[in-house]
Amino acid sequence: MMTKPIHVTSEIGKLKVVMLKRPDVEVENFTPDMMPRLLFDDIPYLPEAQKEHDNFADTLRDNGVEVLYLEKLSAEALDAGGSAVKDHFLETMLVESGYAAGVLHDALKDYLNSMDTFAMVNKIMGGVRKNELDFVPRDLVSAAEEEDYPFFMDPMPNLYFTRDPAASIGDGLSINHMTFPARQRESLFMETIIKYHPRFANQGLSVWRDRNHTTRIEGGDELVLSDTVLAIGVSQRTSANAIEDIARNLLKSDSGYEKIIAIRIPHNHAMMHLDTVFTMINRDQFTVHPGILGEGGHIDTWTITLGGDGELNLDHRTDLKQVLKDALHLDDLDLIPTGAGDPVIAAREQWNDGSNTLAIAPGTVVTYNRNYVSNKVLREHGLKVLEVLSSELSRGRGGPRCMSMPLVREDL
Ligand SMILES: NC(=O)NCCC[C@H](N)C(=O)O
Repeated sequence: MMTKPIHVTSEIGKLKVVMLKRPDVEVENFTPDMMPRLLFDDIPYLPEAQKEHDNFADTLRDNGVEVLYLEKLSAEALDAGGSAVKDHFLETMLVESGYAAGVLHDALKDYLNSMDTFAMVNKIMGGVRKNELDFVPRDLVSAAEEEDYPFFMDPMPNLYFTRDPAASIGDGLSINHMTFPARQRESLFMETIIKYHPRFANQGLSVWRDRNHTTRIEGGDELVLSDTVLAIGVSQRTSANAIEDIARNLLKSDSGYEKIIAIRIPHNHAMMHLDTVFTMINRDQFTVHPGILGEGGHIDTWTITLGGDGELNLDHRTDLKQVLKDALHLDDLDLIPTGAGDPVIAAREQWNDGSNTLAIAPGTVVTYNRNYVSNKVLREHGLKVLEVLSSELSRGRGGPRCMSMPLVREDL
């Protein structure tokens, strides 16, 4: 049987195809006061960020991975879809940017429509400044409240974290309703790609959960542990309610998934997703930030399965190591502490994504070079560690796993 264009049955199977977004003007097209709302802690130096990102992409290519780019796939999907699809996309993007109708809606639409598709996609991603349009809004809100605000449409600086707006699971994906307004428009690109890009459309891919929800889930919380088991973080970004919803869809369908381990992590900016504190890197090895484990290595987990009556069953346990060993049928498990478990080093390196490793094959991982203590520990535990440049990319608070959306991995 031909492999589907999305096929991911583990976190660690040899990575064949991945989707990235090369950082562009969106990562510098904002002012310091906009940073908290845009979920950034600093303003990256773009030429360096691009150099680092190209280094990341080259590292993947050098290891046999096909690299696709979100921005290119989006434009190709819109062109393949034709004018009605492009119009619908633009309308939805404008509505979700706050312009359902009116003169400003029309002016923005004309402006964006005057560009070729690739330029239009890049402009939407990069943000539209007020001074780009020959238009002075006359409504009271613009005049009295937003006079000094420089944008009609905000940039989307978090797009290079392609992991989050959607997640590959088996022969399908979840297209996510994200938590904060700064990121909610992002998943519209993936929805468009899946529906209209010739590589993905009509290929029998399943959408386990679409973006038309009010409950929230993000890909950084969705970990594919095997072809039958997922782990999903109950986090700042993913609600228990959304996990129950996707669990019902997966467990009741032909997805192959039988078990979902919900893991509750602290709800804060540094640990926004499960993959900022916990990743799978080999058949029996995981990274874990010691800060999430309580006394004796305990943490709340709920294993969700489908009962005979068609309802979800919950099994609450706190011994993470034993829960994982049971779910993955392992005799032993190596939980490798970020920063060698030192409280200062672990907290510092976790902040710069020391736990956020991307496995490209069992036991081979891509990490940020700045986390030199965690990298040394990984090597001491027998892993092959490919380090990538990280001064500027890390300012967005995400690492190699956050910056990549695997589309195809070899089965284990
Ligand atoms: N999977 C991840 O942990 N992604 C990192 C996302 C960082 C981004 N600045 C955010 O706050 O959403």
